[in-house]
Amino acid sequence: MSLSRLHIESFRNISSAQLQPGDGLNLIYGHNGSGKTSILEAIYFLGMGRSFRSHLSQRVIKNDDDALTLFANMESGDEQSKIGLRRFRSGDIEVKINGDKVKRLSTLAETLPIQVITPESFSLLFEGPKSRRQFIDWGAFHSDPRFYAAWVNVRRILKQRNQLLRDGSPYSSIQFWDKEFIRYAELVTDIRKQYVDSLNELLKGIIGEFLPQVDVKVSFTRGWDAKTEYAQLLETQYPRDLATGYTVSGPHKADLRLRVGTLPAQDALSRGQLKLLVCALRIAQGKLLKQQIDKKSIYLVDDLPSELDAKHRKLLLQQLADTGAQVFVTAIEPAAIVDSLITPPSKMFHVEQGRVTVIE
Ligand SMILES: Nc1ncnc2c1ncn2[C@@H]1O[C@H](COP(=O)(O)OP(=O)(O)OP(=O)(O)O)[C@@H](O)[C@H]1O
Repeated sequence: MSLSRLHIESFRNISSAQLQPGDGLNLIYGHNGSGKTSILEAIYFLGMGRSFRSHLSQRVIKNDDDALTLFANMESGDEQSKIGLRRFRSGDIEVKINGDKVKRLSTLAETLPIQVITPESFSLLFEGPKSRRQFIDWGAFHSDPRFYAAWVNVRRILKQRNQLLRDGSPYSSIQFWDKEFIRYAELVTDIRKQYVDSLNELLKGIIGEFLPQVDVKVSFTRGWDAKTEYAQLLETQYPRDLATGYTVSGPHKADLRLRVGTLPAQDALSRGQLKLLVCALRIAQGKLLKQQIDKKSIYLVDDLPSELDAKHRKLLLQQLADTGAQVFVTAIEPAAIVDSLITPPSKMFHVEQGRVTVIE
């Protein structure tokens, strides 16, 4: 999937911008605060229906405007499609794909798979397991059509189960929900595990390029002791669940463990190495998607040069080029990217006070 035309209106400091991106690497450069990240954020918003910078979507609507509008023409092989999104300050959102209204925002993600790498992407390694679960689930969602419904059901039943625990319900009434819960929990877990196994195959090669001296191990933890059947665990754990008022173990506690030797990766690696590790995870994910369902992701890399020396900038740009995907990178100085490329960027855009101009 690649964007052949992008229209952005009333998004952050951008009143209106039209871009015709190239198929390969698109370099977006400009001074601090010019609007570079906002362009990446707009593409992400189009693919996810939300921002990667703010939980409050109304914050991205340009000051005093009522709504933001995003529109793109997309190409995948010989297929062409159109995607349009309008988000109102009131909270309403309208999405159209090829002129048809779309109700579920997950349809956007299916249509436009996006990988984003920002200077804050470290949080994947530092924060709690939620962001790492989201990382696994992004891949599981795209790679197995059964995943989304199973995951929605796990969340739905878990909510009901926790309410029953808070109400002090006896195990017999909780057990009523557990049969269904266990079935979906095991399916979600199997898909996640299979996904991480496949990802690991690709990851080894990329990490080997980025961090040849470092022995990084990536493994999946399911959220409960792997030696115990989940049904049995729920039963034996009932008194504890009742005391805490929620289900202590389960797929909602799954995690991706990243270790260097005996240490967690975040304690063993430098900031630049951590950035490369996150990039390796994202690149592997995009490559796996291509292998599994023949879909190319779009890569958004904000402030690519930060934390990286010239050698690693070159390696990262080479790995991104190897994906064959459309890539958008931002930098303050274009030379920081251009000097690390073997071939010139497909397109270059200069941004100044929210205005975007293509550099011919
Ligand atoms: N809702 C909004 N309406 C208008 N302007 C906004 C809004 N939200 C943010 N801005 C402004 O948009 C500008 C562009 O921000 P952006 O983060 O895209 O810049 P950038 O070019 O990526 O900068 P840097 O290189 O410093 O990361 C900022 O000056 C910010 O103050």
